Amino acid sequence: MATPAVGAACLLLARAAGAPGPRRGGGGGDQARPRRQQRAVRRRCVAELSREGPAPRPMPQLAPPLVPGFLAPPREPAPEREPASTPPPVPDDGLGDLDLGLELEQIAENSINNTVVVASEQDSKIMVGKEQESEIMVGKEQARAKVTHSIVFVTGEASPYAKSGGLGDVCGSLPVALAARGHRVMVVMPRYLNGTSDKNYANAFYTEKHIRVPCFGGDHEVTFFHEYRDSVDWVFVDHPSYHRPGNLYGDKFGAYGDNQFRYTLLCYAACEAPLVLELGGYIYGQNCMFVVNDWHASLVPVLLAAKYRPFGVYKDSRSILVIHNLAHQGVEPASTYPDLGLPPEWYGALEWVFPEWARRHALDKGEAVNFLKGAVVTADRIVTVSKGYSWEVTTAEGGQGLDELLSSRKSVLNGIVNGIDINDWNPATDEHIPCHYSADDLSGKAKCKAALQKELGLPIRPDVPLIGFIGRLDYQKGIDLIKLIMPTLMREDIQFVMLGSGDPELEDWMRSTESNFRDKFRGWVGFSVPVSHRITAGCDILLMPSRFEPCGLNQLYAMQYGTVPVVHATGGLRDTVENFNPFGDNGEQGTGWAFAPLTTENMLWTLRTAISTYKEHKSSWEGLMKRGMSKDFTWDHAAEQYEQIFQWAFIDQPYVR
Ligand SMILES: Nc1ncnc2c1ncn2[C@@H]1O[C@H](COP(=O)(O)OP(=O)(O)O[C@H]2O[C@H](CO)[C@@H](O)[C@H](O)[C@H]2O)[C@@H](O)[C@H]1O
Ligand SMILES: OC[C@H]1O[C@H](O[C@H]2[C@H](O)[C@@H](O)[C@@H](O[C@H]3[C@H](O)[C@@H](O)[C@@H](O)O[C@@H]3CO)O[C@@H]2CO)[C@H](O)[C@@H](O)[C@@H]1O
Repeated sequence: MATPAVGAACLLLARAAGAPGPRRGGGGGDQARPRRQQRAVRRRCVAELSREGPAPRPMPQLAPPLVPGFLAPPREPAPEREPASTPPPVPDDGLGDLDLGLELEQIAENSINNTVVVASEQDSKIMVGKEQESEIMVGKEQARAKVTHSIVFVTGEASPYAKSGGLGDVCGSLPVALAARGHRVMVVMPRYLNGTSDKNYANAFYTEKHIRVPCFGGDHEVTFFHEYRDSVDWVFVDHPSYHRPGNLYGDKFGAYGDNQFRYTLLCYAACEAPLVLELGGYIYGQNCMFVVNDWHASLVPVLLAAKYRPFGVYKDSRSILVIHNLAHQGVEPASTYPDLGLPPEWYGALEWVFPEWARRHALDKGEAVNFLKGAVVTADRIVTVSKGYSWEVTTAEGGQGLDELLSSRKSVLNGIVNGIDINDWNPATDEHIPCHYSADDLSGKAKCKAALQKELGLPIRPDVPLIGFIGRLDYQKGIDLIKLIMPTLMREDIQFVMLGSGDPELEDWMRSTESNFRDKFRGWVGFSVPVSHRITAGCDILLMPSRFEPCGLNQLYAMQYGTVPVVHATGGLRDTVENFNPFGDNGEQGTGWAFAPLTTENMLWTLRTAISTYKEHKSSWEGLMKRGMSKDFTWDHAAEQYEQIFQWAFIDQPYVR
């Protein structure tokens, strides 16, 4: 059980989090709120903090604590195995110091164990004594980690198995990058079967391991499937609730009503997997680094603290919460807490109170449980997917109700910009595009443009700027603003193509705009990875007017393909798109346009600037393309920064023991 001090700390944090949460219902979605509402929220937070908070609601006695590896026969822990593939040696590429915003000393000062002082790399290796050290390899290009770990990613999606957006891209590629650096890496995600993309799991085999998860009033049997690919152990949790038509999280009627159950199962299974699965003959064991992504995986650090560490299990493990998008927090009514199988005294870790304006009626107390908040208060460290976003989440405007709580954890909060998988996203090798090209020879790009125009039935004109948008049709992406400027934009000599699915109203708008502007506009409603590649390659400009963007991948893909991004300067977009400056110290600079504030006038003005640069300043345009293409967005740099975070996490004692 939690120590009284920790329990009290959790309750205190939970009380501070009497701040608002996502709008009620439907698996916990929310969007940025108008400022007026946010001010009301802040006033309420202050009021909450200044009064004695209510005692936690008594909760019914729950299922007995989970016994680790509870279905598996008693066993001796197996030794860690060496990573199966050993990349060829590489030279020390002199990877420089990491600018993660916090000094090691400051981290140590803020840690629970204040006696930890990191003086040198050697010291830090001693602190993480149980970790296996690997040499810095010399030879080819693959850099290797100085210290390797057993890493367990937990996620709702990972490409190519299941993807609804950027989370799938990151969880499909960062684990591979870390494995290539020498870590032993497992990814745990659901085995979604929907009848159409089931072939994605064709190489995953039944492990014969079953466990029973004590939650939601029963013991629910889940099984594990496994595929070893790209030096990563891909582990698929199998349960009937993951087998249904529709997309990962919902269908045409909205988010699935049992998402809380589905991802509770995932989290329990992910905690058991390192203990019970002998992958390549060896379990991962108790000394793991759990990397939990978004709300779907957020119960993991709570389970570690509430159900494992009290029994001496996972004492040497740590957890990192990676926030890809604060808009989704996994919020459900407080009455669901007993379903989660957690001890009553841990209610405070998930406790969440909606602001009054978000409540449904006068008697509604707004009491809820919030999965993401649970990880914010129990994970050892927190990473957002860009540095800019790591600051934004601590503000009332960007924190989606979690800002005060995230601010209270600033000392363990860092931002790391996502990388991209250049095996998938490389114009010189891309299997989805008709012609290949590179910064040295751009002729293939013109051919890709012509092929795209042909495919879309647009006039094949090399001279007309072709503008693209790719993304989930969601309030976050600012598509309503694109909608507002479209009649004006359609007066220009341009072509515009949009690929997206989501909000049915926006889907209808795309269809009707296409029929109104047949020679200029195409709206491709649906989700198609090959089409997204062809648009990225064939367009001249990619528009991303996102209201907020934790990192954004499409602008990175665009730059890689010589497609110039025009973006709202927010979050990761501001971090990654450098504004065009024709009068830079060493000549022209920049890789695109990043405008702010986000208004329709601003967006139109910036697009017109981009269009006229394209039409009238060909050499400047080529410079913009080539500078974007020469940026290094590969995962290796980000992977190295994650390693730094792992190191810091292992230096500290577990945040919640
Ligand atoms: N209709 C469609 N057809 C085919 N492909 C489509 C598609 N709609 C979207 N995609 C693809 O989905 C991915 C979207 O990634 P983003 O990072 O741009 O946004 P997303 O909001 O989903 O991710 C969240 O998580 C990522 C990862 O951390 C953060 O970068 C981001 O800011 C955050 O909002 C891209 O690969 C894109 O091509
Ligand atoms: O990779 C794309 C994004 O995928 C995740 O977002 C999904 C979210 O986690 C799911 O809960 C669900 O969101 C629904 C939300 O719960 C509900 O209240 C309502 O607002 O509808 C939402 C859409 O169905 O789907 C999201 C994907 O659309 C991931 O958490 C994000 O980081 C990724 O950006």
